[in-house]
Amino acid sequence: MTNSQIITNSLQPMQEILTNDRPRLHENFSQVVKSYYQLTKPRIILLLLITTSAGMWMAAKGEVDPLLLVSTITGGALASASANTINCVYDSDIDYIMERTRWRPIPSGRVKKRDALIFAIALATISFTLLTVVANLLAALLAMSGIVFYVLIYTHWLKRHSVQNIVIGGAAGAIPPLVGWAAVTGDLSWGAWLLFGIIFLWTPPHFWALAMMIRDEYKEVGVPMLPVIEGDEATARQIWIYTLLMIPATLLLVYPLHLAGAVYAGTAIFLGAIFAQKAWLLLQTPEDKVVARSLFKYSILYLMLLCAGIVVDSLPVTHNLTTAVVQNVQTLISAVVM
Ligand code: HEM
Ligand SMILES: CC(C)=CCC/C(C)=C/CC/C(C)=C/COP(=O)(O)OP(=O)(O)O
Repeated sequence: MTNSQIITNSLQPMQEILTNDRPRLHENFSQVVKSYYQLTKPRIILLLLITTSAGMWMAAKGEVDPLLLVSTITGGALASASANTINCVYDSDIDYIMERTRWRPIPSGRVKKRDALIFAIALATISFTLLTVVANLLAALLAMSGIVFYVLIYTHWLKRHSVQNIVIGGAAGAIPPLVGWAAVTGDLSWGAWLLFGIIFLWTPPHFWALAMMIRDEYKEVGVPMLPVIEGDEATARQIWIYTLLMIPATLLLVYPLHLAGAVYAGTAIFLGAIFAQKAWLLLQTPEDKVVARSLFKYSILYLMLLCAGIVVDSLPVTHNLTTAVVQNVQTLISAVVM
């Protein structure tokens, strides 16, 4: 190698730093932001917020203060993000082994556990402050109880030790509509608890359908999910039972609570019938992973659309429209009968 070649080679890293420094810094920063964003499991948060909004709309009978809505959703998102981040810290050992979760920021070495924990504490603190100041203390305490329940009861205590882990632990995921309801009214009534109950009953079919698809991964890391311990047939049976409990529960909002009307009732019956059909198919073919996947995916769409039904039904314009339709039908019937 000539002297000039040696000089050129030794200069190369420096030239790279000089020419690439800015784009690289930018790239690294956006990578870091992306990693912290992934820690929060954002797609799950979106559905949690949809259920929070449904709680708010129903509690406010369709007339929600926009500032309260935005603040509660932000506070709820920060609390859920905190809970999910702590879950990622706690579960990083098994996440490292499972194929589905290996790419997550902690097992893949992109974020240190200590930094993730500081991030989660900051999120929870901001959430509590925001909800206390803009909504009320009850909403803030409920959001914090969601974090504590999900982290201590589900992630720490039940997930690795009980076959009923997600049935009891699922209560954490049912708290967001309570947060929404409390933010609007300052207390919790039957309607709020029924929304809680609907999501509580929805969680086992939602999760066990997924667990049937990835049973072997849970088995590998020793997590006692129902399909691992009792097999596909028993799991499909349990899914069917929870589905049969969930569908009538959704209708209790219409009767006897009278908190929702015809638009919601129609939506709940239509969506529930498809849910039941998919759960029935799984009961007939418990080993079929395509059927399990279809039920898992549909469970997400189901909850989204059911909440949309609650929101649309609670709007004053919907109420006026259905009242007008009912009156017209009554007039028509009496005209025909006379
Ligand atoms: C204990 C209760 C629950 C358990 C154990 C559970 C478990 C899971 C798991 C393991 C996944 C796959 C996630 C992934 O691969 O990253 C998932 C996906 C999902 N879960 Fe749940 N879940 C629960 C409750 C809920 C609740 C209450 C909601 C919202 C109301 C929810 C919404 C979602 C959504 C939207 C997805 C799809 C995420 C995506 O597309 O990546 N889950 N759930
Ligand atoms: C009000 C409030 C803040 C409530 C918290 C609600 C909350 C964060 C629910 C999350 C439910 C969920 C995605 C569980 C999966 O955990 P997993 O550990 O079984 O999933 P994984 O195997 O994908 O890590």
